[in-house]
Amino acid sequence: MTASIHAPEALLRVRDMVSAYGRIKALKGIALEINRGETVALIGANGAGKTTFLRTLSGVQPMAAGTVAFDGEDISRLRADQRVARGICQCPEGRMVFGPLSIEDNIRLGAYTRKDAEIGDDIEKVYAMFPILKQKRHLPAGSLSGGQQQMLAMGRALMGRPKLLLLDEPSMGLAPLLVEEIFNVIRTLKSQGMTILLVEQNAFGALGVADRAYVLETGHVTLSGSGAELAENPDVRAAYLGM
Ligand SMILES: Nc1ncnc2c1ncn2[C@@H]1O[C@H](COP(=O)(O)OP(=O)(O)OP(=O)(O)O)[C@@H](O)[C@H]1O
Repeated sequence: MTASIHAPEALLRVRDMVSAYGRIKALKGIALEINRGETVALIGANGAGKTTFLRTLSGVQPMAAGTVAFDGEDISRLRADQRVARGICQCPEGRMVFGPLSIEDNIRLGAYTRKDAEIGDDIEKVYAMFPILKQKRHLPAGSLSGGQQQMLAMGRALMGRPKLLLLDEPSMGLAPLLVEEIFNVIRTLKSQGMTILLVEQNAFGALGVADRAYVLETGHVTLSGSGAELAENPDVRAAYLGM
């Protein structure tokens, strides 16, 4: 066996992840890997366990069993803030921007674990990616539209200088044109070499942008493959693509 010499090293390796709310097992032994520079999608219906997976990976939801290795380190027992410091940054479902704070202060919050002198430069990079946020930087975040709040949430996550960016349903509740815009932002991040885990109910969009994808059903991974393979899979097409 020499194949492993040339195989890309996984940035994230999750094994046998179990997570429960009381007696309800939401994740029943998940295995998932993400290689450096990959965009991986996790798709599944309402209640499949997608959000629970992200929360367990971030360390905000307890893991009942399993292991998480990240960047060559076993992080299974690390707290959420320690995982952020390692470079796992989440852009949460529902954006979670701080409405009364200015847009710029919201962006700055994403750098809360950092003490370096490059925070200002990184804010400018976020503005270059999302010019509308620069235009409105002194306004309260609550005044932004849903799509702009999604951009703000992504910009804030980027301020943590993620090695792995977790995106939870970024297209949720957005009009079709804005959904396209958000997927274009994901393509841009991907072209810049960002490693991304994209959780989506919008399977069509997610499989279009992902290198690989996993299908989650009631706490189990039932299928995995390249984005293109899964988009052609008859079961996926029937269940998630409405075909
Ligand atoms: N706080 C909670 N307490 C009890 N059960 C929960 C809780 N949160 C989620 N669950 C249950 O865990 C399972 C997985 O839910 P989860 O929210 O992770 O699914 P999901 O795939 O993210 O769905 P959605 O797309 O609706 O966010 C579901 O059966 C859900 O009812």
